[in-house]
Amino acid sequence: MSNEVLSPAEMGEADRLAIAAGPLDGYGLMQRAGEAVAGVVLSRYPAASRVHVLCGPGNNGGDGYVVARLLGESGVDVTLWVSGEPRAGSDAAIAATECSLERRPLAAFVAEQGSLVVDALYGAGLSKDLLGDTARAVDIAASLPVVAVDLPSGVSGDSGDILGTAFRADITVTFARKKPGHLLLPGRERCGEIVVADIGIGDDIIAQVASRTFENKPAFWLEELPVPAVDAHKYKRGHVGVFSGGPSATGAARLAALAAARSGAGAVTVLSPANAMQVNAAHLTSIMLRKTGAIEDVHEFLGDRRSSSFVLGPGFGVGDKARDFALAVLARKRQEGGVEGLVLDADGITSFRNEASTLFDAASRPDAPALVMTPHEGEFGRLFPDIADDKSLSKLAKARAAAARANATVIYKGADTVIAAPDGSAAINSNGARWLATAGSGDVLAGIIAALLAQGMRAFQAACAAVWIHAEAGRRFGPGLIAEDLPLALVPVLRELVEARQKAPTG
Ligand SMILES: NC(=O)C1=CN([C@@H]2O[C@H](COP(=O)(O)OP(=O)(O)OC[C@H]3O[C@@H](n4cnc5c(N)ncnc54)[C@H](O)[C@@H]3O)[C@@H](O)[C@H]2O)[C@@H](O)CC1
Ligand SMILES: Nc1ncnc2c1ncn2[C@@H]1O[C@H](COP(=O)(O)OP(=O)(O)O)[C@@H](O)[C@H]1O
Ligand SMILES: [K+]
Repeated sequence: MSNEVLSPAEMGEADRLAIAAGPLDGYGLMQRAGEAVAGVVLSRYPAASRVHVLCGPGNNGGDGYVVARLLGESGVDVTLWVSGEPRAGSDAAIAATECSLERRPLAAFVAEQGSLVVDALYGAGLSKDLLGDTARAVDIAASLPVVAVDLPSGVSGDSGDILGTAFRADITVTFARKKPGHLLLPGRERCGEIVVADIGIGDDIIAQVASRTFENKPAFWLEELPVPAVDAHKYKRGHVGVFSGGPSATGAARLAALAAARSGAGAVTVLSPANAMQVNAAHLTSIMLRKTGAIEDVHEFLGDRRSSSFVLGPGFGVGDKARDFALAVLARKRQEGGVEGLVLDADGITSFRNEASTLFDAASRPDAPALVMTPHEGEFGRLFPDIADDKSLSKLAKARAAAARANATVIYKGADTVIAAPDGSAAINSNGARWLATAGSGDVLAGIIAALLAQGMRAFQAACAAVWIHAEAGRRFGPGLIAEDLPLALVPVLRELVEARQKAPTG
């Protein structure tokens, strides 16, 4: 699999392992990195009148010296601007020696329209804010095309945060695998197109590093995507129960229910308080409806209908009732009651803000149904206030810490949704679209997750698949999207995935 994401520290480890395994040494890797960047510059900007290469003091700068030399040898008019000296004896120092171009101080950097900037100031080793000459260079480069080496200088490879200021690249050429900073916001916005270049660090080396972070792509979960068997019947395809709010807040549950049905659940039941039965009944056709006003109704439904997963939260209201219902579902055994999982969203999450440990304990029972929580930033802060406030943690690290504490799969939503499992695995989603920022879009996501859980997908894989499918549907639909459109917009995405799944050799 090539969708592993490596932290800068893991990339450093891959570097060391690759050098130890040979045949390339550190300078050999740097040479390959520089060749990759020079190749991108030559193929993408054949008409650039001049290329300004900005080199920092570390290995990122070392890559820059290789780029400058290779472009110069190809007949490109190159100007080299330097900030800091490479450490004596380092690979970067060798690269600097081999580059015979005149060096100018970055403090004097000027660039004319029609030229291109190669940013090789800082990459994985960025350790403090960009200031002074470097910050000034960012301003000058703002009106020119920029190719960044590894990362746009100023973007943290770990978190995607911007340290002081950062270059805005048109193309970022990184090496071996993406880093979290390429996928998490705001870094992702600064990278432009990302080219991942092979510099000779093989898949075997990456496997040894054993990163637990992935870019969320279908290859990661396609094998588990449910396709009904020839002899399927509706209950074999899983039964999803969606708890509805009161009479003036029923739409969210119906959106989740419809999405669950479109996502392959064989049967879906909206579980409604008595006073909302009429309004729910008026809007439901293939989806079933059952009066579920009190906890006894929940127990009765759990006992006789064998629902395989539940959604609780959308439009439900905050309070005791949400907690009691959620805990009743989590108290079932996964095997005997057949409850695979609970998707806790929106009000369901907020309801546990002062009793988080009760929820986490219930989810930690060995045979409890899987708990999948889908907080946006506000909801995340209510359930995990200390983690949310910890400025030293990236969004990735926050989602991971929350999942471990809650013993749940946590989908930390947003434009850069992170999905984290209690075992430390995490995926960063990258196919989202701004059109998804519309009321009710999260309710649809909850329904998709529940459907995949009900069909037997494991929780982390179901969560990753649902996030990708939801984002893809929104991206393809584009402008004008409202949440009501999303369930139907899932259909072409699901069709392609099912076809790919059936073609896959492992499927
Ligand atoms: N790890 C690998 O496998 C490979 C890494 N390569 C390159 O090596 C880079 C990492 O090299 P380094 O670890 O030397 O790190 P960098 O070159 O990113 O920066 C390290 C140096 O910059 C200084 N520095 C950091 N932030 C600063 C700031 N804001 N202002 C002023 N000085 C600052 C540090 O004190 C240190 O001297 C990667 O980004 C990549 O470009 C490539 O050569 C290919 C192979
Ligand atoms: N700018 C954006 N880009 C990509 N996805 C987004 C963006 N804004 C929101 N989303 C996605 O849309 C959904 C919104 O969910 P949520 O915040 O719960 O809204 P609601 O409660 O109205 O349904 C989430 O899946 C989120 O990741
Ligand atoms: K850089």
